[in-house]
Amino acid sequence: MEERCSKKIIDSQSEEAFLRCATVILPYLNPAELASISSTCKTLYQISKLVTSRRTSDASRGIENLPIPFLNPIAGGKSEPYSYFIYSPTQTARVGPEIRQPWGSDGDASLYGKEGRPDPFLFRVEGASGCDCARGCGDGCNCLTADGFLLTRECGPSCSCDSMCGNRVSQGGVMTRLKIAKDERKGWGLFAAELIPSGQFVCEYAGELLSTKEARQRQQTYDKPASNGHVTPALLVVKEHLPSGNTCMRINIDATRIGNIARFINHSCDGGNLDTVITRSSGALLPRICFFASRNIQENEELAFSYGDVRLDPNGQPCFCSSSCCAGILPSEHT
Ligand SMILES: C[S@@+](CC[C@H](N)C(=O)[O-])C[C@H]1O[C@@H](n2cnc3c(N)ncnc32)[C@H](O)[C@@H]1O
Repeated sequence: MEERCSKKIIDSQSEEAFLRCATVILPYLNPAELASISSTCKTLYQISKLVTSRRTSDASRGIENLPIPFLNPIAGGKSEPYSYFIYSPTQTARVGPEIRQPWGSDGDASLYGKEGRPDPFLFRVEGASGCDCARGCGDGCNCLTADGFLLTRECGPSCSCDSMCGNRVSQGGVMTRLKIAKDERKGWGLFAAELIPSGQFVCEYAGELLSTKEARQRQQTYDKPASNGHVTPALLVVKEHLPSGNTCMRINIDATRIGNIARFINHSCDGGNLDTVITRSSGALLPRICFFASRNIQENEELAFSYGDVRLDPNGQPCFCSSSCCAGILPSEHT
């Protein structure tokens, strides 16, 4: 009798340990792995269901200030309930294919530990000068007046002001309610979940910062549907031009595998409702690409910007932006 009781205690202890391990490990799995493991037993099925429901409720896995849910109205939600990717709220260096990030666990929000959000600046210019405003940055702040482009200049790592400074609007992450919803023809898209007033910062375009050579190589892979394993590419190339028309700066950000919610913004031939702003900060080596509302955006309106004007491939992907000036084909500039 005594022997049987102690066996029961060991069984319940090992069951508890199994549950604890499964709860920690399952959030590291991709959807295919999760589906496969969930079919092995009832307990793992229940845990996978919980992981899926947490993933669906917040694409940003607690990293942004507000949850950004997925909504899939297609066929009663029978297709995938969320889109899988690694979340980075800021620009990041190239990452290896083996990178894993938990998503759908109880502790999603503590991903970045006590340090909070990662630094928005990947590379700094040592010894650069910034502002030394003692009481909040206002009209006299050097960062505002340095080149006259108010929207494109922010305080940065070489300034003495802190993250609460009013001239760092794009550095604190998403501050407005957004949601991601699926369209049968365009795939996932980013939508306003509340009114966004004209001029308001919406989000940065975050992802892997690539050299032009790497960007070209990846673009070639993405252009071959058979080899890209059904990934939806999200490689953004922004070129800055001199008044002469020559390109003076080019920035390549690939949010296909790792990025933030900006990777869900679809193209519109009429320019959409977002301004793409090259944002420089004092002491930061590289600019960041940020989106601001170009007009008042109503609740439930889809957010969109123009991917470019060049359509080199007449057999390129069809465009379904439904604007009156739609060219019928998505921009396909050779990067
Ligand atoms: C940066 S992703 C945007 C998010 C994407 N819809 C998804 O499901 O992840 C770019 C891809 O979205 C689709 N897309 C974007 N704008 C579109 C449009 N106006 N019409 C059709 N497809 C579009 C294309 O497949 C394009 O390669």
